[in-house]
Amino acid sequence: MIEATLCFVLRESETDGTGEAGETDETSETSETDSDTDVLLIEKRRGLGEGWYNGPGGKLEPGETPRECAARETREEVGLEIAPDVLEYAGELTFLLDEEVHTVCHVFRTTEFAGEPRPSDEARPEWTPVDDVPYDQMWEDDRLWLPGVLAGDTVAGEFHFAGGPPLDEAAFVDHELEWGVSFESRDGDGTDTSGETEAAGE
Ligand SMILES: Nc1ncnc2c1[nH]c(=O)n2[C@H]1C[C@H](O)[C@@H](COP(=O)(O)OP(=O)(O)OP(=O)(O)O)O1
Repeated sequence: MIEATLCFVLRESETDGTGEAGETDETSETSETDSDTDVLLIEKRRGLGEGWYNGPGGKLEPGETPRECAARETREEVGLEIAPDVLEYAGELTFLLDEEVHTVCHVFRTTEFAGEPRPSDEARPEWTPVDDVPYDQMWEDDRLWLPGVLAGDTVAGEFHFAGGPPLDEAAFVDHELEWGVSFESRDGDGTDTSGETEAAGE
């Protein structure tokens, strides 16, 4: 079983969509996750999911916590510096291949980062309006959970693939999702210390 991470970095949009600096609309409500928000996506240049968009992320290294992994992968792939403890635990996704657990993926989000994204051998970064995420160029499951995560919700999900390996050539066949899950026990290092996830709502 592989343990991996995804990290979604959010910022307030800098343009109004025309390429010009946007004017502040004092009548509109603003939040971290409305249509004035961008998410940093990467176009993956190699490995699993090559050619598709995703968040920065990857596999845990030995001795590393999920938070540390998410921060390291984001630094290595796109050059942004993030302190692991500012990452908000937003989801736990289990990907099954032919009914065996293939990958457990810890999903984080943050608005706190330093630096400007730059491309690497692994990834081409792109600030993308949250309302314009290219779900047709992403893992098929992403459209089911990513909008909620970008809107500030938490999720636990299981996604069933069949016919692999590799996972990214298998067919997506089924899923189960639970929203509003409390991951408070992961606030320390991203590792579950309670032995269970606690449902905070339906
Ligand atoms: N189904 C699905 N949806 C969304 N995201 C993913 C999946 N399956 C996945 O594996 N993923 C994510 C989880 C990871 O963030 C990446 C895969 O990581 P990978 O590129 O294999 O890990 P790295 O550590 O970057 O790879 P190397 O550098 O070791 O080659 O996709």
